[in-house]
Amino acid sequence: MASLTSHHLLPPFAEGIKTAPLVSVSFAKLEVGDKDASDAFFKACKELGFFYLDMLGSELGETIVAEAEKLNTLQQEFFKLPNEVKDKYGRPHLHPFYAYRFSELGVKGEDGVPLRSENYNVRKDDILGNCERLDCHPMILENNELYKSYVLHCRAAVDCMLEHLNTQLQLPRGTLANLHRIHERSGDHVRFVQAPPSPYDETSARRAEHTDFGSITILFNWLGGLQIRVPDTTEWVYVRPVPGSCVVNLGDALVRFTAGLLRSNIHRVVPPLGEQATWTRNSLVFFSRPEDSVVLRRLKGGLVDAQPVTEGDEPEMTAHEWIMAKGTGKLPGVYTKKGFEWKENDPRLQTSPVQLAGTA
Ligand SMILES: O=C(O)CCC(=O)C(=O)O
Ligand SMILES: [Fe+2]
Repeated sequence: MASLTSHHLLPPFAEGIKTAPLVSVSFAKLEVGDKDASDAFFKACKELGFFYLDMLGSELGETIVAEAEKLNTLQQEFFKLPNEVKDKYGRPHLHPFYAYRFSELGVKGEDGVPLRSENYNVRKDDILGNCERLDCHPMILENNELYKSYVLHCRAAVDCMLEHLNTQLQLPRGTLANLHRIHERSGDHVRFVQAPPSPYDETSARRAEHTDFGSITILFNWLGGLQIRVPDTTEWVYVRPVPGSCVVNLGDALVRFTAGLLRSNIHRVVPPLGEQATWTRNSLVFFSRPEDSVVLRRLKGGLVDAQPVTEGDEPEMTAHEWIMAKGTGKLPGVYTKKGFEWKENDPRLQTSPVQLAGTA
């Protein structure tokens, strides 16, 4: 295992802290249609919306793990570039969402340069050549084959999970697959994430609370810091990175499609604890989304039909409109089983116009 991932090169996850009760689902078993694994997967999608996907023993899964390691090396190289170079590929002038983005922490590094929390979203349609490519740094372009293979592999894993959901939800055959055709334009993207060591700050932590707004997210992280809120409580617990597994979570689109049957759980990232606290933290995220033109509303058929009808002021929009509104902070709020909860008057959102975290 040690040779497949780089976790052993980093300090250990802090002991004695409360961790999230994530179940582990074997991807190898999902691939062969194992009934028990499928049931465990569906239960996790309904109850917590977060689980470990154990990639070991699956050729595709282990390939994804190996590619995630390579992309992690690449992101560390990318973030080492001078700020003025990275800024050329930044929001808002390049694109309001698919671009480099940062927020300054208000402290300077040893070299006197202000420390930044950073991310860089590269969209699937640029990577696969589905559209005219946005300008990007040569380092990204030179590694397009790696990106491409990662996107195709993550999408194959996502498609496998969508198929299981389709069956479990007893939806007409191909319902979810037809909303996620890879060669159609969509908001799928790969995100590089880096945060320098910084002390815990309650305002930043609360501002970072979010649900992901797409379909299925595949997340690799190497240090602690990811927290999820325990359903129906105000308690935040840490997610321990597990070598050879990724963390999978569902986004708002699946909650919307299933009228609240599936869960998109609130989460956030805070500085890692213990020996990990002095290390720069990276994570790598693959977000899958419904096709741009799909209107986000409840699906017809199967178990969804048995879900209660909720009245409310839920905005009905296409996946593309939803991404642009949420991703640029114009739609502050989170999804819960009760529907969309606006956070418009939340004073925490007024504290900074640049909201780097919390815009998944
Ligand atoms: O960095 C992580 O561990 C999680 C990141 C995340 O939740 C996001 O980018 O949506
Ligand atoms: Fe997220």
